[in-house]
Amino acid sequence: MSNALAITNLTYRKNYQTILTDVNLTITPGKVVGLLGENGAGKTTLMRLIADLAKGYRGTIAVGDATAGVQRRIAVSFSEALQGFRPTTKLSAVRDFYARVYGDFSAKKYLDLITFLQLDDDLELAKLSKGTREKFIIALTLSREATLYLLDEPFSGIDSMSRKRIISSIIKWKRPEATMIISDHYVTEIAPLLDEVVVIKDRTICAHKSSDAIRQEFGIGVEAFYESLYEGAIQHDDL
Ligand SMILES: Nc1ncnc2c1ncn2[C@@H]1O[C@H](COP(=O)(O)OP(=O)(O)OP(=O)(O)O)[C@@H](O)[C@H]1O
Repeated sequence: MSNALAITNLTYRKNYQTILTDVNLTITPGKVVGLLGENGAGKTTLMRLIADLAKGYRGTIAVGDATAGVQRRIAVSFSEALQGFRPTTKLSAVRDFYARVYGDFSAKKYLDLITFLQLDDDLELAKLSKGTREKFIIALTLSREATLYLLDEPFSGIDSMSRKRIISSIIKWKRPEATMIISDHYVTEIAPLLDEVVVIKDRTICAHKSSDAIRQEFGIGVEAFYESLYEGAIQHDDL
């Protein structure tokens, strides 16, 4: 069985600036992976590259067997910011658009998700609060039966009660063999979900470890590991 994601020697420059360099990453199917890093580390950029929304990189990106951008778009469900839609567009019209564009969009899953997230899809996009908009993006993203889900800071504007509820049930919205990468800089709440952690620092991936290995090798949890890496208490040579 091929890897869920395989990135080899990826370098990405934009406006004469190196944003990511020498990124190598392999993730096996079925995992829930935390993509961690401080503001500006490159988490969104890496997800956009995987989802074929940013171009002009060097290296290779494979999602399963899909290496061409157009194939990766089919395999990847990315939590996009819905920027292409008019403010007056109703949520139901966005749903119809998704159903038309993505062959793996499940109307049943969408219905279950908007019920779970208490969303009224007769509303217009402009009427949504920041948190409600994020819930809607989560609903759209998880309504697809994708191979790889990329959730880019999906909970940042969602109130803490809803956040806990969503986080504790998020795995049930993916098939066991599907893979989920969640980016965040607040690790505590998502830590119990994570099979593996990938940390971006200094424009590259400085650590990729399973949560179990972190506990066994360092005797600490995911959050403490992440902080130690950023503070320099754990160095690259320790990994
Ligand atoms: N269009 C662009 N042109 C030039 N630089 C960019 C562009 N988009 C992003 N960058 C730069 O790339 C770097 C990575 O940004 P990115 O948004 O991927 O980080 P991030 O880890 O997702 O940050 P955050 O946690 O704040 O969302 C930043 O230094 C940012 O300034």
